[in-house]
Amino acid sequence: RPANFPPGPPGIPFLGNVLSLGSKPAEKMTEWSKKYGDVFGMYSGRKPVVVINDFRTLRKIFSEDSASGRSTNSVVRRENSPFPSGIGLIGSQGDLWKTHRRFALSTLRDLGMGKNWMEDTIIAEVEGLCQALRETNQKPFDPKVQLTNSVSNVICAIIFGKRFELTDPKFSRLTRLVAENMAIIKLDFLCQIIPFLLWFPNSVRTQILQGRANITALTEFMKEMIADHDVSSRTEHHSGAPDYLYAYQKEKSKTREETFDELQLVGSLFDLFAAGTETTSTTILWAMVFMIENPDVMKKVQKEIDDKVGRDHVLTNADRSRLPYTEANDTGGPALRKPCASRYWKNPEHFEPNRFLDSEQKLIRPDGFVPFSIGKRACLGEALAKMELFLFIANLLRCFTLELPTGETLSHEDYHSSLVDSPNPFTLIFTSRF
Ligand code: HEM
Repeated sequence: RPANFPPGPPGIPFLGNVLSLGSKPAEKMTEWSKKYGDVFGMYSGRKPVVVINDFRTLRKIFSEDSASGRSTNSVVRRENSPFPSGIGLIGSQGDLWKTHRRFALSTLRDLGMGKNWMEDTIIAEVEGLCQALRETNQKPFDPKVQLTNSVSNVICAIIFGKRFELTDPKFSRLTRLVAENMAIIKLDFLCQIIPFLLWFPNSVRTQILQGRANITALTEFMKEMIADHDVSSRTEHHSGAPDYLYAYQKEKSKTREETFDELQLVGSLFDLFAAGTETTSTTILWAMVFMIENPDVMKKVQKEIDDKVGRDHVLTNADRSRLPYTEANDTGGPALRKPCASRYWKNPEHFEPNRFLDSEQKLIRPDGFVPFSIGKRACLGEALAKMELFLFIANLLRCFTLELPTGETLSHEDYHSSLVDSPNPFTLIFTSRF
């Protein structure tokens, strides 16, 4: 154990504590924190990990530069690969990360300002999704793929300045490549913590090679999109939407080329998809699960929408302040599935949107509620994500009552953990409210 390593559960050689983590690591870590304290040490394979389970300690540490570094250790994205680790927004560190984080934050902010092009873009996707759900004609339907496509299209619009028709082969190619690369990130992560996986199971080696090929394919795809965009912004009058690619090229012409090169752009684009799609669409799926488990809450949300705004027009960002109960569900409820420390919450195991409202029914953000993390590396898409969650969830509940098909059950206990915790697949009946 390194010097000053905090106490923690005993592990086994090479594997450390990974096997005891089981399929629901957050629950196991909560158990360990009760036994070993708020700050405990464990081993992810041979890698020492310090787990911090206290909000104030976390806030202090994450505000420091020393906690903003990232490991560039990767078995898939090696230094000589077309898409090495250590680039982009998530895996970069030091000055490269600072420059690009600043650029990404200001570009996303600009997209949400003025005419609010970002809001219109999200609403277009919400309306498309609601139309698709209407067309299910109350037949049991698994909303996951449709929802993921809609959320991916928001990111496409932000990056490329345009959405794709779902039937466009480019869109299918993009979503397939992103999904495959997400799977590779998970495998990469596993191989880092259990390095000998690389040596014996043939299937893992094959997947790694396949992963490298996929990364090359994704890089090529992004480069094609960048080249297309360059041509169209030279030949057509630019629509005025300051999309990410356009802003990037502008920044590149102002600064030194090597900081804003194509490889770094490809990395950032991939990270915007990787960080902005599965997180958001999964949170919306969780909202559906909780609405099914808590039909009274669903009715209360629908009543608030009917009374304060009316069910027959699309809800916009401006309606947020009139719908605090609805927003308490969108923002707080689903993301706060399993708060770790009881210390900050009464009945932490209960889905309770009221904990995000004060006595005057105003939305509050309690200490200890950090679904987007805090400090230097906190989520840079938080404002976008919150807008998406409100517009998607509130409009879904405005348009539909959600029900389980006869004989089916659904529980928030049925989930699997990967990069994010996702509910197991389910089907619902979407009954139109008007
Ligand atoms: C419900 C939705 C979302 C949740 C819960 C979420 C959560 C998080 C969390 C916890 C982190 C910190 C990870 C770490 O410790 O390294 C993070 C980072 C990040 N998120 Fe999000 N996120 C969401 C949506 C989005 C969206 C829509 C975008 C796209 C614009 C985005 C882009 C990013 C990026 C680029 C980072 C890395 C920031 C950095 O390392 O400097 N996220 N997110």
